[in-house]
Amino acid sequence: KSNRNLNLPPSPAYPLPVIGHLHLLKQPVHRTFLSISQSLGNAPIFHLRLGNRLVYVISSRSVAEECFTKNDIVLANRPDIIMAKHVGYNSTNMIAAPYGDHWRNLRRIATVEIFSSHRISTFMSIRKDEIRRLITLLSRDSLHGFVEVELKSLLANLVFNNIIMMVAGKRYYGGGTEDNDEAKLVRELISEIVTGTSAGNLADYLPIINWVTKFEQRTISLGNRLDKFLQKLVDEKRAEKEKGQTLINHLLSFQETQPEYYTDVIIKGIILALVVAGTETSEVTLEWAMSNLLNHPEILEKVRAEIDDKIGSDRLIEESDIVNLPYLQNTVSETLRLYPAVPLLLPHFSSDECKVAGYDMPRGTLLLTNVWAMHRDPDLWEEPERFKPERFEKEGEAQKLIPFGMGRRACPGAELGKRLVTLALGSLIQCFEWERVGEELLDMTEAEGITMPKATPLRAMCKTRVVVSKVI
Ligand code: HEM
Repeated sequence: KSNRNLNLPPSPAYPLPVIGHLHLLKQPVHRTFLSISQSLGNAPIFHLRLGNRLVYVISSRSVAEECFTKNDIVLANRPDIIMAKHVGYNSTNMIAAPYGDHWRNLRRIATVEIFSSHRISTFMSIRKDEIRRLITLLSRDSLHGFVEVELKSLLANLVFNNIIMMVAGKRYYGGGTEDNDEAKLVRELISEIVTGTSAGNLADYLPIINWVTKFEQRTISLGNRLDKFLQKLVDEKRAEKEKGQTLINHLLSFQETQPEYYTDVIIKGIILALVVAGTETSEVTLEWAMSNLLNHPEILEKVRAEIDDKIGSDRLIEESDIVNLPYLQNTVSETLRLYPAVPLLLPHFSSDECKVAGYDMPRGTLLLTNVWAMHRDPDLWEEPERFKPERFEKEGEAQKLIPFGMGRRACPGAELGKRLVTLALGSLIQCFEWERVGEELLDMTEAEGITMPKATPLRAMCKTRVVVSKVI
């Protein structure tokens, strides 16, 4: 009733009593949102009633810019969702925390400990080592000819090890079997979180669905299981006689001086944010990149030619080579354009009223940013559906991308994620020949989830190249 006099953006017809437009939310949600925008005459912004929530969806880059510059503070909040409450320590972790002093402090700690350029460079040896291990593993069976590999889980192991090494100085895969089993379990829990946090999760909009599906009960159990893993990581570090230099060690030393702020819950929340936000995102980006290259062998060849030309076959590609490999970088950019790992960004939430694209946005509105649609907008991109890394040779094209969001709440791990993805992709191409398993093109369908996973996990044929025997 209170919204009656407001100038709201357009909305699709036929909201139903109680559920509103929930019946329209078909997976994958970013595609549904683009169709709705098109059905409303390519509306750059529209609104939905999803159960008891008012939701604005934006599909235009210029409206996104307005939201995350002029209105950035008002929109720097996150909505309360079931997952954030029961898995995210009552929304006290960095991803879900409301905008304010606590969130700022978490971002500051993370910047100093993980995301500063100094720390990112310090962690370079971890990235290098993990990639080398992956190359060694892949080359074991593929020295004398093509073998089929299930690449998805290998990429997931690489990324997971990389994050846990930074956080706890510990690697899981390639260690003892007990660790492998534990990490497998944790990875499954993370996948559950990622699926349950999708913008299409009906239980977040309608209490009755939550009640019928027992979503909240299942989420509490998920939270407990993940908490057990995180507590174990913290306790292991606490018990160590020789204190290391990992993130957890540093957080535990803060706990000694400020125990009332740096509780175990806050420490576990910081680790959780890094593990949840930093693993699936990089893994799916690598998987989409390789899948695109397998479907476009001529582009794969061009990336390889650039690497062979600039680096040769006597040494492995290093992170410092990346600046001299523009086509490789453009291939990563093109992957992030067509397959942004978080296609709707994370949901934002208005803490006050504001105006967006000339419309009123009431306080308490949930904002979803359809970056996936913006990255395919024919007004912004030539041949938007085509995978074409060359497009980024044109000055200014890369600035149109927003796969990491914008403004205060943008991804703090963007640089770290890009470095790992680019180095890993370059190394895989330098060290192996790659082919599709069969003649047909790979299925590029997206599955459900807040990070856009591939519906069919990537499998490929790989054969070791001569550089591997020379350097490993
Ligand atoms: C290709 C890799 C990655 C992509 C595409 C990506 C993308 C994103 C996006 C779109 C957001 C939400 C921005 C918004 O809501 O406006 C986000 C948030 C976040 N990302 Fe990333 N990310 C990546 C890698 C990483 C890595 C490696 C880490 C950490 C190790 C990380 C940590 C975070 C955190 C903590 C947040 C929440 C920030 C906040 O709410 O204050 N991300 N990321």
